Amino acid sequence: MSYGKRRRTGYDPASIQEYTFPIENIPRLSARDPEVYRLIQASRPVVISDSGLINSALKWNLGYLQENLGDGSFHVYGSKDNRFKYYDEKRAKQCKSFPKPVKRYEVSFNDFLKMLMEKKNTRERIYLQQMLNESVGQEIVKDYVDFNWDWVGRIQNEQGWGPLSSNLLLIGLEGNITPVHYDEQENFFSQISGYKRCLLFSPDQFENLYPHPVAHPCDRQSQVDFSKPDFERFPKFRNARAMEAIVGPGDVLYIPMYWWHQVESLKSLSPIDHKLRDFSTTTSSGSSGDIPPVTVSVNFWYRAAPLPATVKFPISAQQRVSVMRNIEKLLASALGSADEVGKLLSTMVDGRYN
Ligand SMILES: CCC[C@@H](CC(=O)O)C(=O)C(=O)O
Ligand SMILES: [Zn+2]
Repeated sequence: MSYGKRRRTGYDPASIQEYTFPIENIPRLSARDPEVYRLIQASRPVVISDSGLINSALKWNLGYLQENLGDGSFHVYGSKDNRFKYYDEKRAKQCKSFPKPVKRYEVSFNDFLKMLMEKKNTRERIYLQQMLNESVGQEIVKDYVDFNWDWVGRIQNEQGWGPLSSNLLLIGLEGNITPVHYDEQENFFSQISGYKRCLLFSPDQFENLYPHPVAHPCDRQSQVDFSKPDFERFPKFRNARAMEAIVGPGDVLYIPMYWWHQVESLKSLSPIDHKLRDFSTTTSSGSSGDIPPVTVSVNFWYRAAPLPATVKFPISAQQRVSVMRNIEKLLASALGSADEVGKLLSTMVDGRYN
């Protein structure tokens, strides 16, 4: 079992940001190692280095994608800094005072490439995050069919997970950060090109990471900015402790449901030749030159296994998060507004449960 030190090859170590919390390594194991399946069974993160899950996609450079992704539209997010904090568009509409952390564009893949060129010299950074759907070209369909579905399907069945809900194609600039959050799905996060640093925190660190209220547009996202933590507002963040994996081409990171994760695109040491054909390098704003370096990933989100027939006590950290979420939702609907929930919870707890 290699629980070794941080992976050292392929990326510029200077692109690793220093944070205030201790970090230990996520194990990196071969798919042939039975420990992989023990860790998945225990809902513990693990990097699988040779699953072959997305080997057929390792050729997905921007030129190939330009040729074969088809003429569908793609969600591209724009951020005035390097953080791409997810927010729920529908809830944002009800939250007049909510400053949107990112802009969302709906563009063709070629327009995305043009944006990569045009925004290269502006402050706005972009990140394509698009579910693979039936609009993709035949070559991509073939590559998709050639994913190692036997391997991942066996795990899905053994773990009793629900169906695959989506595969998100992620193409972002080096330096982009998806800030720390949790998802309510199991995830086989697969790296195609470039390197990503994944910082994971166990579900029992909910109190260290101060998520926004469930009714907030940034539900499931932490309020803490790792680069400038506000220890006044979030004192327990001092107790946070991370596990880290740096994933490169072909690596698959299992991110268990409810595990917090922050994902940072690192600086690759060997620039990728994107083989972009007949793509005018002089765009409307006259900017020319090469496409800035990007990372490419695809994730596999699986619906959770159904709840066990009998609850075992003490309940797990994941179940505690689920209970807290349900209480927040129930109170918001019982009170008719999410704004009243905090006050009612304080009334219930202060001087009575603490
Ligand atoms: C929108 C999804 C982003 C991704 C992280 C990243 O690659 O930036 C992630 O958080 C996940 O796969 O769950
Ligand atoms: Zn996520």
